[in-house]
Amino acid sequence: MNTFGRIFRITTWGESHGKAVGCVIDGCPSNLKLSEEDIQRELDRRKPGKKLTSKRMEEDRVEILSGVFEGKTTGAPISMIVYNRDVRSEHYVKLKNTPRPGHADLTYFLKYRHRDWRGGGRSSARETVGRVAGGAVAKKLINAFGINVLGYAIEVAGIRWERDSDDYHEVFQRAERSPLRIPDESVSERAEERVVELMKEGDSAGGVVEIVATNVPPGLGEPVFDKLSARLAYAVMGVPAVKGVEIGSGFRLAKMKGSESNDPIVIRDGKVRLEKNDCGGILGGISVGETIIVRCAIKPTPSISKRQRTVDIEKMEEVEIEITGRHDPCIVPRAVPVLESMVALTLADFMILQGLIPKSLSE
Ligand SMILES: Cc1cc2nc3c(=O)[nH]c(=O)nc-3n(C[C@H](O)[C@H](O)[C@H](O)COP(=O)(O)O)c2cc1C
Ligand SMILES: C=C(O[C@@H]1CC(C(=O)O)=C[C@@H](OP(=O)(O)O)[C@H]1O)C(=O)O
Repeated sequence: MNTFGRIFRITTWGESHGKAVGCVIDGCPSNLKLSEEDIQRELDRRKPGKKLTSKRMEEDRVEILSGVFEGKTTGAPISMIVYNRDVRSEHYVKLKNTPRPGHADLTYFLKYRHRDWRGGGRSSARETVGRVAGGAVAKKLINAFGINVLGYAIEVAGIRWERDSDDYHEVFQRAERSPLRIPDESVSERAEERVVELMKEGDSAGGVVEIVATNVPPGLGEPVFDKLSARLAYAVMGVPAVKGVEIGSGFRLAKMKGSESNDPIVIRDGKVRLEKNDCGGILGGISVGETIIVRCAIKPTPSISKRQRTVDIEKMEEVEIEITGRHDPCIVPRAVPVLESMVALTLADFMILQGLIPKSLSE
């Protein structure tokens, strides 16, 4: 399955070193104002070729092929394409029969017995171009209903930033100025130094990304299997390199007493609210009207230049490899827009499913 969503559906297609990558969005209501610039803004946040990211120089220029007429969606499938320009498959020739530890080469081989080994093919995070293009449409749609999805890094290479503000928009703006997307300058500088050290050692770093969705109305999510929390976890776990998910205080809740973890219910500005938000905006699988908080653990980039042990699967012998090419020393900053997109796609799907967004928007 290369499709995600029930009503608002995204299908991504393309390989890292193929001709192009892209997506098709189906189920988007008509009359939503949408331009290539809306999509490009998000793709620019994800693209490689920046400080502390893969040196693959891709412009990632998007073209909308269908579903938009006179600047507005028509309700027909929205198809988007980004051509691959800076492809250098020569680095992968020697890896054809020697799967990279930590990457998907081995499992793709075991499952399919025929795979596009150039640049990791379909398993490459180049595929996430399509998710971010589709996520930009989802964001535009839910923004029109007041919802904002924002992401930033809270930990890189074990160096952690503790939240110092409840103004998520301000936190997000600060993070966007940091190459690692950490919202604090001095924490970011320390983490940058550590990532550079690891790069020099031929190694890589992991970290934690926090995604928040503000102004989500109460009532999104089904009480049993299709809980909002379950769907969000599914959405973000589908992103390459994500190895753990927390909703709200997540694993920290396991260490608390009930009297500490419960969020007292209060009246604020005439509305029923939670005094704090350890539940991350979801109770019983249903949004409560507080900020939704999803945290994702990102593993260190698997392709590192340090010598590693693997197997030549054709000769069936143990060998050592040294990976060359262009890789992210840390996936965290570029994962942020991808994870925001997955959360936005999930929320757009629920909003439409629950009749909170009509099939045609008013003009
Ligand atoms: C935005 C982003 C960029 C990534 N960049 C790289 C990279 O440069 N090199 C690499 O080996 N893996 C990179 N990855 C991770 C691999 O795609 C991922 O580890 C691989 O597909 C195996 O999947 P798994 O880690 O989910 O098991 C990146 C992931 C994301 C989300
Ligand atoms: C190209 C992108 O990221 C790529 C993600 C990736 C991987 O294995 O996930 C491996 C690298 O690709 P290649 O070896 O083909 O240069 C990264 O550069 C992108 O995200 O646009």
